[in-house]
Amino acid sequence: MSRTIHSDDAPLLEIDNLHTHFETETGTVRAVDGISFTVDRGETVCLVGESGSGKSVTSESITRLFHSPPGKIVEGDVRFDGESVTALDESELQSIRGGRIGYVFQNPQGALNPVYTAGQQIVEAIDLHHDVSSAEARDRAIDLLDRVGIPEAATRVDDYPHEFSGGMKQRVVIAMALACEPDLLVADEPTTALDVTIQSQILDLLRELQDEMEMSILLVTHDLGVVAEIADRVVVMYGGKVMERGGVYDVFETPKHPYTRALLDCLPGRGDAMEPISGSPPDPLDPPSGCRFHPRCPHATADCRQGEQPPEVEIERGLEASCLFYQSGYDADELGDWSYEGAGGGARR
Ligand SMILES: Nc1ncnc2c1ncn2[C@@H]1O[C@H](COP(=O)(O)OP(=O)(O)OP(=O)(O)O)[C@@H](O)[C@H]1O
Ligand code: NI
Repeated sequence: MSRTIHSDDAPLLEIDNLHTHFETETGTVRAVDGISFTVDRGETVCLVGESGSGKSVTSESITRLFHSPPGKIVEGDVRFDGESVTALDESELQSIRGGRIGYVFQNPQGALNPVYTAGQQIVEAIDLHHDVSSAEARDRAIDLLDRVGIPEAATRVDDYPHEFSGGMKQRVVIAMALACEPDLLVADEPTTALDVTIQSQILDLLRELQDEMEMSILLVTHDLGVVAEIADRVVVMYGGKVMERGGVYDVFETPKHPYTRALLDCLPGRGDAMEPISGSPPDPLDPPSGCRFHPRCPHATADCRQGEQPPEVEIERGLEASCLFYQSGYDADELGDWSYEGAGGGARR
């Protein structure tokens, strides 16, 4: 199978100052409001943050999966393999979707057509992008079902979606997404609807297939346990902005932003809170000035309430945070000691 590999080391995916807004009757929803991050080849990046922080809209913005109107990328750029995709038209985007970029969503039901067998749907995904005979496509579909861990794949290939359990259905969806050998797999809460055992089986599976296929993964989740299990790097979102990003070890052991710390304190065995962060996320129609987290931040000062979200500062190599306390003229020591070393973050590497 041919695969274009860029000779340079540019990231596979570059999100650059992306703003995705929705025009609604009540006003402009600033779902994603100026975020930047990259995904390298073969790497797994997790987007985390509470509900409504803009994770799904970010992942949908890559190939503009949202309806437009009301959704629109009003500023910024998305580059895939060195090329801007923000300027592409719908038909060009369609050939990328389910081609070089595969998607898996929370609910496998929505991704499968009840009147076609698993095999027919995988074959269709293969046919869309590869010129193979129908016998070859069917063989490949069986092989994929086998690789995603469906027992007796050669018979199951002819089963309809309703004949699979929830966990098996999600495996079929993953097989469909992998059918085109994507360079990037975008998975939005792929295991949230499944029970814990199936969840970890599917995460293991993604990791194995990633190594095998040299694929990059952008995983959206609000589950920090999942992040610890699978991420190389983490992007922490809040109110349409990036609060912090860095390697999973660094973020879990020495979080820099008060929001990241508050999120981590909700994890069992960390901090004393173990309960949701008090207060509510910002209103995307009318976000607060200054740092978007300031109304809930125990360290917020008058300066944090003013102006714009502070620019991201690189605090350690590859670890950036958008918090005023790290800007020159401020003292990050006032935030206290945040080290979780030895706390058993459970991060993979
Ligand atoms: N089609 C739409 N029209 C209007 N607002 C929208 C639309 N889609 C998303 N939004 C808004 O954009 C914001 C970000 O939503 P998004 O779904 O990206 O959050 P999320 O971080 O994925 O949350 P969750 O963890 O609940 O999935 C929310 O305030 C949401 O209500
Ligand atoms: Ni979401």
